Amino acid sequence: MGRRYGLGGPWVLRGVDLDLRPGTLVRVQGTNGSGKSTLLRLLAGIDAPTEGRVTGRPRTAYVPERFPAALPFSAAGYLTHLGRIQGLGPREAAAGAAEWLERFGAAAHARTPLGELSKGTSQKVAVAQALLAGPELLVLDEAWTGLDTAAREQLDLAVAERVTAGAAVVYVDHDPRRLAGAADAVFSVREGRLEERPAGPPSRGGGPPGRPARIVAVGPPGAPVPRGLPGDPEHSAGEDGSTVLTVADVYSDALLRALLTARPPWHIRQVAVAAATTAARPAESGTTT
Ligand SMILES: Nc1ncnc2c1ncn2[C@@H]1O[C@H](COP(=O)(O)OP(=O)(O)OP(=O)(O)O)[C@@H](O)[C@H]1O
Repeated sequence: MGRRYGLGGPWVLRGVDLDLRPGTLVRVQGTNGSGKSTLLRLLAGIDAPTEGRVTGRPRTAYVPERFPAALPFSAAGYLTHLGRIQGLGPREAAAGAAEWLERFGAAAHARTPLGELSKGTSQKVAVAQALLAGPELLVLDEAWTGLDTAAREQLDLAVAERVTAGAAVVYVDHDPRRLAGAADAVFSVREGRLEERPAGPPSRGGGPPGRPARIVAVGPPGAPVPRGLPGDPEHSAGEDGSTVLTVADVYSDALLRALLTARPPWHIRQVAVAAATTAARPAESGTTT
């Protein structure tokens, strides 16, 4: 497919052929103005290609780069409304709205009108609306921007949960470390074309190694730590039957994903990145809330 804006305008994308498979995490990268957002809008179905077509109709959710906050709703009211539009029942939609606001640390703003939310809280609402109905295709355009550390970690976790549940997740982020090592495929948009890059942990380029990540997880009763985990984490017994896993940060996303997708799955109790320790709500594998 291809896309250009206006009659006779330059092609922003041309000859793009991308197959998004269920249960995969796909990163899209490229320089400023290369066409990343254009591609994501086409995938999300909110823009149409100028030539070619997008096939398949998964239930899709999209977090745009800029969230239109000037709507006459409270945060919870807006999310409940969107949940209803996405096919949830009234109670399910209201419960989902409350749960995602809680997960992103925005429960205190449930009744705040959208127009009065801070930028960071608006972004939490933007992300929550996309996760609410358990989409089969989740498209995230710089969705982490503006979130605080705890909310960013929640979004990492939510992405892992969606992929585990069989969704395709496509994301763009300016930070090359975002979900590094967890992506199944990486594509660069360059001169209108899409080029596949090798996925996997990014090269550290001889720079300082990242601080280790510490993940507190609870396995099924009596289950040993699964073998062959990404990054070969060190592990020790934690409190209340938990296991504390320590791994180089480039592997933390892949490790989270491996734990969530283990059979039977492990539950993540806490993720600590660098020096900051943030409590994460226990996450269940395959949760589609
Ligand atoms: N609605 C539009 N009308 C006209 N031109 C557009 C429109 N949207 C994007 N473009 C142009 O298409 C090109 C690609 O833009 P796009 O926003 O997709 O790039 P990007 O890689 O996401 O950029 P950034 O990293 O700066 O967000 C740019 O030249 C941009 O000016």
